[in-house]
Amino acid sequence: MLWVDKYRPKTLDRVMVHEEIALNLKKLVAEQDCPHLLFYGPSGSGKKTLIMALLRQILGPSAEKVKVENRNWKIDAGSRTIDLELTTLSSANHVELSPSDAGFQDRYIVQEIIKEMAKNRPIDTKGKKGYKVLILNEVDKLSREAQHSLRRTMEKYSASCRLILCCNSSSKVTEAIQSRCLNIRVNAPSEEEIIEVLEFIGKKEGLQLPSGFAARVAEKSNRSLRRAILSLETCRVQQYPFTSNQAIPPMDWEEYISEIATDILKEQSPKRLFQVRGKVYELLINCIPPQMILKRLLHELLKKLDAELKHEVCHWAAYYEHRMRLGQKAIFHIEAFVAKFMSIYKAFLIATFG
Ligand SMILES: Nc1ncnc2c1ncn2[C@@H]1O[C@H](COP(=O)(O)OP(=O)(O)OP(=O)(O)O)[C@@H](O)[C@H]1O
Repeated sequence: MLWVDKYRPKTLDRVMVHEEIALNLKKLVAEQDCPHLLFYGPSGSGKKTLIMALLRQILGPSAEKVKVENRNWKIDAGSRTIDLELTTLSSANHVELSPSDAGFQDRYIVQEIIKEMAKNRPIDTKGKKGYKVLILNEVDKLSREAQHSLRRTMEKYSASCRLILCCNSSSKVTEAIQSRCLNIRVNAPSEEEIIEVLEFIGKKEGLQLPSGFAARVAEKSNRSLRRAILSLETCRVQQYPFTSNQAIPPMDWEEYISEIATDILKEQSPKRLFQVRGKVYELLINCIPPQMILKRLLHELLKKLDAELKHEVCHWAAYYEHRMRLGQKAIFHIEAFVAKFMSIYKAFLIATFG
C-alpha cells in the first residue's frame, strides 16, 4: 500500500492537519443535524481525508465496508432512451460518485440517479428513519444545468439525504448550491504542517531523516500533502539511507511538460505544433487534468520568458482556460494556446532580432 493511503487518518481524532475543522465537524455530528456540506480547496490539501473521517463519525465503522460497482442506467428522456454507465462506491448508508464523469449528460445523473438514491431512506435498528449520505466529487466540473438540478434535489430530499460535495474551486459552483450548504474551506497545509506529517511517517517507517530533508521535500511539494508524501516515498525507493543533499525528483508529468515548453521555445512552426499536440495527448490519456497541464505549461514558459511578454501570455492562458471550461475537448484549447503563444513569441523574436 502506498504511504498516502497507509497513513491517511481514518478518524477525525487522528487528523494531523486541519484539526480545527475536524473538531467542528465532530461538534456538527454530535448535534445530530448535519447540514449539506461543500468542501473546497486545492488538490492534495486533505478534503477527501476529512470527508471519509466525517463519514465514519456519522455512520460508524460500517462506512468502511464499501463496494465498488460499475452500474448501468437506462434513462427515459422523452423521445429517446439514454444509456449511462458510472462507477459508484457505496456502503449500506452512503454512496459516492463523480457525476461529471458522465460528461455533457451529467444532468441526467443528477436528475434521475441521485434523486433515486436520495429517495431510498434507510431505517436504523431502532426503527427510526435515518438519512443517506451522498458524496459527490468534482461538483465544480458539473454543467450549469446539472448544478440547477442538483439544487432542486437538495431542497426536495433534504429530509432523507445529506449531500457532501467536494471540489477544488468553489467559484465554479453556483451561488444557489453554495448558499444551501455549509461551506468548508480546506486550505493547503503550511510547510511546517507538511514537515510534521513527513516526520511522523518517517518515524512510523523507522527511517532516519537527515536534518532539513523533510523541509526540502515539503518545499518542493507546492503545499500539497499528497505530493509531499509521494515524493518522500519515491526518495526512499531511489536511495536509502537518505543524504541531506539527495535530489528530490519532480513528478514525471511535470518533467514532460517542461520538455514541451522547451520544444515550443526552440521552434515555432506548424510542424512543431503538431508534435506538441501529440505530447499533450499523451498527458491527457494518462489522466493528467487539462487545467493542470495548461497551468504547468504556463509556469514553465513564464520561467524562460522576457518580462514584457509575460502579461500578454498570462492573459491568453486565462482566456483559453476559460474556453476549455465551456467546451468539451480540452486538447483543442491547449493547442490553441500553444499556437497563440508561438505567434506572439515569434513576432517578438522577429521584432527584437530581425
Ligand atoms: N489531516 C490530515 N492529517 C494527516 N495526513 C493527511 C491529512 N489529510 C490528508 N492527509 C494525507 O494527504 C493525502 C492527500 O489528501 P486527500 O486525498 O484528502 O486530498 P484532497 O484534498 O482530497 O485531494 P484531491 O482534491 O486531489 O482529491 C492523504 O492520502 C493523506 O495521506
